[in-house]
Amino acid sequence: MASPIEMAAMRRAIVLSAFGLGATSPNPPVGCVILDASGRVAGEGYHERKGSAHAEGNALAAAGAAARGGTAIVTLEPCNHAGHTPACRALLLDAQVARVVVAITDPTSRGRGGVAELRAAGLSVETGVLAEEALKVLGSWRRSLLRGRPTLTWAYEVAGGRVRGAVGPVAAADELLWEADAVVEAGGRLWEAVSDRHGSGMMRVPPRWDGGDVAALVAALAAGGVRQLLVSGGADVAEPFLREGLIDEVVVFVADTGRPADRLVSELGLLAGFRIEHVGRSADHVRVLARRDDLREDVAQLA
Ligand SMILES: Nc1nc(O)c(N)c(N[C@@H]2O[C@H](COP(=O)(O)O)[C@@H](O)[C@H]2O)n1
Repeated sequence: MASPIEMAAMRRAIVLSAFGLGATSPNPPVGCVILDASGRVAGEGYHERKGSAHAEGNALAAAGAAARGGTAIVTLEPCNHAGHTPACRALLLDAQVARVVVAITDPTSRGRGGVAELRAAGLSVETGVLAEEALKVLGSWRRSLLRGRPTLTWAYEVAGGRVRGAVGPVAAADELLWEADAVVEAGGRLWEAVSDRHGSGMMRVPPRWDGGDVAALVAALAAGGVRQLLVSGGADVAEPFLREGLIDEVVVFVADTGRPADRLVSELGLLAGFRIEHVGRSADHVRVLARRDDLREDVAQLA
């Protein structure tokens, strides 16, 4: 069982991993903390973007010799393949860590996977540690791989009976760009959410969508590396995606117009089939985050 020190380090790794949100796709945002043999933090790191070092590589480089006999705490199963970077499984063995604590296993791991290899090499390995919390960061990536399509978030503003795209007019909505890979908005304009954030050539996004076959569009975006797509627009933009059951979550910015609450609630009828996960307040808006009812993960499958 993971110790309180290991759990605290896992939470630290989860927070670190979020620095990679909106930048690592098609790769996952992963965080790693190395504890030395006495349980002190010796190094930490996260995956910044595809083509650069994995989280484990960065954390081990920071820890140096202090990793020997220590514990690697990592939000995703160490990889078992040499790709753009050496296999994390090999890096951990070379560094002579004694134990590896993992939040979520990798549904795409190669061969028998990093966890099985590390166990076979004699390391103590524990999985499923704070998996639900790690999923707050890795969820879009994991879901996208399992379903073969990006997670779609529809962001809109409700103001005075009008519904319009939130990216641009609502400053708080622009923050969503930092967790997204690409955006589609009114007129079919498509763009990388934050220009060049994924590195040159990593995000292949067609410049326009003609309003036609949404399934084909979503498949093209998945093939181009998009794991999280922001749909910003009124019902006209979202309607084709809603019709195909492709919208996974909505972020609604309800403008504070001083109008009666019952009017606002009727405008939120667009949320049917979604369940509210979070409601918050900013200076000019109430912000509602809602997810499709069927989007809950089976936690038992994460370990
Ligand atoms: N454990 C782990 N830590 C990271 O920091 C990672 N980025 C991954 N990614 C896994 O490896 C695949 C990407 O490999 P390349 O970087 O393209 O060689 C990715 O699909 C994950 O399975 N894992």
